[in-house]
Amino acid sequence: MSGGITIDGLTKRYGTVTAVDDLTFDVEPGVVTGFLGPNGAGKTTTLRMLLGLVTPTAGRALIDGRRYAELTEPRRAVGAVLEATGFHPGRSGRDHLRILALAGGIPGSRVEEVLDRVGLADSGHRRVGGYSLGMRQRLGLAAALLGEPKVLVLDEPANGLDPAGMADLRDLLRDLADEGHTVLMSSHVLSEVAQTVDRVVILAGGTLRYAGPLTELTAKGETLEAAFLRLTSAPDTDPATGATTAPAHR
Ligand SMILES: Nc1ncnc2c1ncn2[C@@H]1O[C@H](COP(=O)(O)OP(=O)(O)OP(=O)(O)O)[C@@H](O)[C@H]1O
Repeated sequence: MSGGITIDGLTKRYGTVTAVDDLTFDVEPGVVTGFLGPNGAGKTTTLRMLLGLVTPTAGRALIDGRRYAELTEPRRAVGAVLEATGFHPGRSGRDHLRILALAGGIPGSRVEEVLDRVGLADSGHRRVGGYSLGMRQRLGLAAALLGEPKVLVLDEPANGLDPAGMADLRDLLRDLADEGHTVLMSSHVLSEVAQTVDRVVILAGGTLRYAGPLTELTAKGETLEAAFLRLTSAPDTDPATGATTAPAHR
C-alpha cells in the first residue's frame, strides 16, 4: 500500500510476557486511524516496533512497504511523537526545530511553517522549560511534521491539551488526512477519539479486537466507549466481525 502502514503477524515477547501477539492490520492513507486499547494492551510496543526502536520476535511492521531500517529517508517517510519529553529545557522551541532540521537535511524555512501549523508561532522564541505539557505536545508534533512525512505516528497526542488545543489538534489531523497523509494516533480519551478518527484499531492483551471504520463499530447505536469496553473485556474476539470466539481458536 502506497504510504500506508502494514502490520503483519507482528509479535513481541519479553521473557514469558507476550506484549504483542500475532497482530495483523493495515493503516490507510487519507484517513485518521485511532489506535486504542487498555493499559498494557501492547500499543506502545507496536508503535516502537514500527519505528525500529524494538525488534519484533516475529512478523513485520512496515511503512510504505518497508521496515523502518530500510527507509532511505526516514524523516521524510514517517514523523512520530512518542512522548513529549527529550527537549532541552534551556533551548527555545524554534531552536530545537532548527537543530532537528539541520540534522535531517531539511530546509530551515520549514521551521516557521511547522511552528505556525501547530499554533506555536508566537511562542517559538520561548524556552521549552517554560512550556506547558500541551505546548510540548505541539512542539513534538511540529518536530514530527518537519520532514513533511507521508506517515504520522502519534502516541497520546491529546495528552495535556486543553479543549481548545484538542479542537486544534482535531482540525490539524483532519487537514493532514485530507492532504493524503496516513495518521495513526493512540489515545485513552475515547470521547475525543470518537470526534477525531475515521477508523479504529483496538487491541487488548496484545491481540487485535477490531480494525475497521468507526461508523461500523457504532452502527447499532453503541457509543465508542461501550464498544471498546465490550471488545476489550471479551476473552477473545474475531477482529473482522467483533464476534466473540472461543479462546481456543487462537
Ligand atoms: N521492555 C519491556 N520489558 C518487559 N515487558 C514489557 C516491556 N515493554 C512492555 N512490556 C509489557 O508489555 C505489555 C504491553 O505494554 P505496552 O506498553 O506496549 O502497552 P500499552 O498498550 O502501550 O499500554 P499503556 O496504555 O499503559 O501505555 C505490558 O504487559 C508491559 O508490561
